[in-house]
Amino acid sequence: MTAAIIDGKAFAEELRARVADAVPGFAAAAGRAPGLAVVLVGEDPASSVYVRSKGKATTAAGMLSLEHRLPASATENELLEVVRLLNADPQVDGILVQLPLPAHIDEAAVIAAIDPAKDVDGFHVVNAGKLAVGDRSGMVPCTPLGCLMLLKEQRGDLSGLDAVVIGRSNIVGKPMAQLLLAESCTVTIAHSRTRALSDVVRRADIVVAAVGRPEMVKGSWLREGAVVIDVGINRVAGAEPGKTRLVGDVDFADAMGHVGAITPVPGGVGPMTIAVLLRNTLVAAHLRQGLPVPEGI
Ligand SMILES: Nc1nc2c(c(=O)[nH]1)N[C@@H](CN(C=O)c1ccc(C(=O)N[C@@H](CCC(=O)O)C(=O)O)cc1)CN2
Ligand SMILES: [Mg+2]
Repeated sequence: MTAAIIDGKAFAEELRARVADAVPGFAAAAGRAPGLAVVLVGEDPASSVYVRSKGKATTAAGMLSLEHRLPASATENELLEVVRLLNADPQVDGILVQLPLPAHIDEAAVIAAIDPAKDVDGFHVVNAGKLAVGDRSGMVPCTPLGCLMLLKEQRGDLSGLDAVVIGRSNIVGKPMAQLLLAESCTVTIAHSRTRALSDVVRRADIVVAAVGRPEMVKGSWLREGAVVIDVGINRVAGAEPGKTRLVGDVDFADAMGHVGAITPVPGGVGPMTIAVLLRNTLVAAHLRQGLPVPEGI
C-alpha cells in the first residue's frame, strides 16, 4: 500500500488566505484590524523562530501584530503585569504567551491570568472546560484544531472511527481527544504508562502521535489504511557530522508501507498551528466586537 502524504503546508496556506480574505470585512465593521499580541520570555532559539513566524504571518494576514519580549530573568509578576496590560488593551483581540516558560515561572498561573476571550491558544481552564462540555463558544487550541481540520479533509466524516491519541498534554493530547470525541470517534488516550502500546495503536483507524519521542511509532504498530497525524517535532543528528534533521514521533518511512495517509515532518501539522492561530485571532476579534464569525474559516 502506498500512503497519501497529507500536505499540511498547502492546507495551512489555504486557511491563511481565507483568514486574510475575511480581515477587510472585519476592519470595515470594527474600524480597526484584528490584533494579536505574542509574549516571549527568554531567548530559546526555537521559540524565537516560532514567535517571529507568528508575527510575520499576522502582518501578512492584514492584522496588527504586537510583540513583547522579556528577558529570561523576568519575574512571574513582571510577566503577569504584561498580561494584565494586554487584557485591558482594546486593540488586542488575542494574547499568546509562548511556551515553554522559564522554570521559575508558573505556566498555569500565567495562562489563568489571560482574559479567556483573548486566549487564542485555548489553554485557559474556561476554554478547556467549554471544549470538554461541548460548548462551541470557546477558543480551541491551535495544534489539535489544525490536526482535526487535516483529518476531516482526508477522511470526511469521522463518526464511529477508532482514534488513539498518544500523549496526554494539556496543549495537544487532551484537547485532541475532546475534539475527536465531539466527532463521535471512539477515543483512547495512550501515554507513557500505557501497557502494550503497539497493540493499542494497532486497533486505530486514526492515530495522533504527540509524545515528543523521535520515530517511536513503527510501521508494524499501525493498522493497514490508518490515517496518521504526527505532531512530533524532534531534532536529531543528521547523516553528516554536525548536521541535524527534524523527525516526527512516527517512523515515517516505515509507516508509509502500512498506512492510508500520513502527515510529514516538517510540512504537516506544524504549519497548521500558526494558520489556526490566525483563524482563532479573527474569531476572537469578531466575538469581542459582537460581530458574526465568518463562515469557512
Ligand atoms: N503558546 C504556545 N506555545 C507553543 C505552541 C502553541 O501552540 N502555543 N506550540 C509549540 C510551538 N509552535 C508554536 O508556537 C510551533 C511549532 C512548530 C511549527 C512549525 O511550523 N514547524 C515546522 C518545522 C519548523 C522547523 O523547521 O523547526 C513544521 O513542522 O513543518 C509552528 C509552530 C510549542 N509552544
Ligand atoms: Mg514495516
